[in-house]
Amino acid sequence: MPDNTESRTDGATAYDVAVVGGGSFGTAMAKVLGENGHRVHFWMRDPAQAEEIRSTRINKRYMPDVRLEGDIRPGTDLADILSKSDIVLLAVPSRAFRSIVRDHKDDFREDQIVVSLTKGIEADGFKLMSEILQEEIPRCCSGVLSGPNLAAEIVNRELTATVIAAKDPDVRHKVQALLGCEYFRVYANVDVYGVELAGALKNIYAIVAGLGAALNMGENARAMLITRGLAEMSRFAVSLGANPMTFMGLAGVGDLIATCTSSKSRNYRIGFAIGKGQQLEEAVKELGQVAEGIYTLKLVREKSEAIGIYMPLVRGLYEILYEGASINAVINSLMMAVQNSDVEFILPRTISQ
Ligand SMILES: NC(=O)C1=CN([C@@H]2O[C@H](COP(=O)(O)OP(=O)(O)OC[C@H]3O[C@@H](n4cnc5c(N)ncnc54)[C@H](OP(=O)(O)O)[C@@H]3O)[C@@H](O)[C@H]2O)C=CC1
Ligand SMILES: O=C(CO)COP(=O)(O)O
Repeated sequence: MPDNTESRTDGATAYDVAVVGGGSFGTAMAKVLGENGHRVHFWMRDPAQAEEIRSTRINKRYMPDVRLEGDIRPGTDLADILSKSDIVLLAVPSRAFRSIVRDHKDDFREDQIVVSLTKGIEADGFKLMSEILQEEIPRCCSGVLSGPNLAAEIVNRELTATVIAAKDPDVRHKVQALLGCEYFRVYANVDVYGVELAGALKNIYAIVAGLGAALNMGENARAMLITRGLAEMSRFAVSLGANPMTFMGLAGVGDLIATCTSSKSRNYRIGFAIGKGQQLEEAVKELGQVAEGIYTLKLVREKSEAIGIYMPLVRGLYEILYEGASINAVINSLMMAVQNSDVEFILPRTISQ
């Protein structure tokens, strides 16, 4: 990475950082970086939005109550932004991820650090964002950032922790130094696949939790759902090569708790709306932001059936969202299923589905 960095007044290094994606999470990360003294090249596709942020310091559509402090430079010329940046954070929905990277693959610099913040899966081939980066820009050093990171809290400087997962220790250390501050802690992991898959999978269970909340289910039910969700997502991820211990960390159980207990999660809100009788399409339209779980659900259901992994919550939610099954019928069938092992890494499940 060429060294065109400077020192901040506190002696730490100030980097040129690209934040790609002008939605909720891109804004939250741009704010942290700006407050940390970095030069932030904030890319969005809408010139009117970029101009508005430049003149008001506010991203009115996604974070209307939040003022962006520091050296934050909104723009729409991605090639120019990438050419100036030491580190690139990609915060766009999974459905747009590959096309953005591919369209600019020649603009990424040799040895640039490129980190995905996206919590989704590509439909074609069940690819994670780190795999897309590997395919499209293998010359860059990649990583993924995931964890209990509700954007609405980070922008208010509420205490938060996240995980940088990368094979390369230099990527882990640089991202820790880049983002870490008095309200944002960055832990490290090397299980890139596990951290990334955990971030995508938990969105499914956040929808289920929102649905349960809409039905006024109690705390016992919520704890059952979160814990069985964890069992189910780790069973699936481990069968694909993730480390089960990753699910004990912030990117696993941490993110699952945050999104399954908070109406600040868009996935939870979609579940809540469905539980109150709204149609999926209507709920998505009203939300006006991305809820990755509704797409991830389809892919995980298909994949789990193809590889024979038992995922009753995924199956049940799919039936409700996409096959018109009644919520009560699905809950009843889940409750009447075979009573099985609690922690299957200790006591293997009885194979009876
Ligand atoms: N919000 C959060 O709390 C967190 C989100 N994430 C993850 O970050 C990713 C982004 O989410 P988030 O910022 O919240 O989403 P939002 O819905 O808030 O914003 C989406 C952003 O992506 C842009 N976008 C959508 N499609 C395209 C496209 N085809 N080309 C270019 N830009 C596009 C939108 O632009 P436009 O406005 O012009 O449509 C908007 O700037 C998701 O995978 C999410 O799971 C991860 C952790 C926390
Ligand atoms: O991933 C998130 C928090 O960690 C954000 O969740 P939602 O996309 O459901 O808002």
